[in-house]
Amino acid sequence: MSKMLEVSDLTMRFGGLVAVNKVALEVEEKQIVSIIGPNGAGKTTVFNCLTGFYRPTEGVIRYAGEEIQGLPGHEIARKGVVRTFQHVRLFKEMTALENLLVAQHRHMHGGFLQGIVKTPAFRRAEAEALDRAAYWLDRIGLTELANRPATGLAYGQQRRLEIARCMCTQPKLLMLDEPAAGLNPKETHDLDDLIRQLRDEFGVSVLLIEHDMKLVMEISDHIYVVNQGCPLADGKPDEVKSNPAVIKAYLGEF
Ligand SMILES: Nc1ncnc2c1ncn2[C@@H]1O[C@H](COP(=O)(O)OP(=O)(O)OP(=O)(O)O)[C@@H](O)[C@H]1O
Repeated sequence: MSKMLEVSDLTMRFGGLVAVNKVALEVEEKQIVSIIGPNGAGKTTVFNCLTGFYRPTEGVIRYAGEEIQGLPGHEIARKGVVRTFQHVRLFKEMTALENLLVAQHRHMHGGFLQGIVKTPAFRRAEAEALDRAAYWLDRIGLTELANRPATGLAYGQQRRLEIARCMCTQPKLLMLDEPAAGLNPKETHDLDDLIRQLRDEFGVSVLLIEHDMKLVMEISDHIYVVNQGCPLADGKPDEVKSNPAVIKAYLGEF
């Protein structure tokens, strides 16, 4: 397996606060890797640095062999690194289908003129975008609700739609920020299945922030633990589970 993402010495300061302090992590192709840690540990800040929302204070982020730290978010997304957010961020008034189409428009290369003239290449790209949206609506069980505004979907459906929106852009690295938050046990089980399918069928690597330890321990190939911005431990689920420093930080949550 080759390295898709290599992060070293990642540091993010906000004034006097060191939110992320020399974090290192690696994701290989088709791996599911999790970042865990108590509230405020710096997990989302790591995601924000990796996806170009923040320019890290220090450190190197290498994706597919190329340094990407400090690049704007849209360029990083175009390279195949896409994410969901801790709180659902869909276009609420748009339908489920429209949310999937809009996501793809941002990735389509056709220019303004091509759009106005509707060249054959533009029409083809539009037809493909529609096919892809229909495919992903079906995959997440929302075909019947394609024309319902996102705001009218149940919470679990909105969560799935966010993942589908990412998949429509054909990512290589899918980053999910607390995807199981607010889901019931059945929905969490389905999410576990879906994430594995994305890896197995579409070859995506997955980087996950998650507080649901059952899901994390079941699904992860590798786990990184951060505490107060600093790396605390990393390893396979069994290694992390039995690490005394991790048990202490989590007060025996496993
Ligand atoms: N833009 C910002 N400006 C100032 N401080 C910030 C900013 N973003 C995050 N922080 C601080 O950085 C620290 C880490 O926050 P972060 O959201 O990354 O933690 P987290 O591990 O994702 O927490 P949770 O599990 O609760 O989501 C916190 O102390 C937070 O208040």
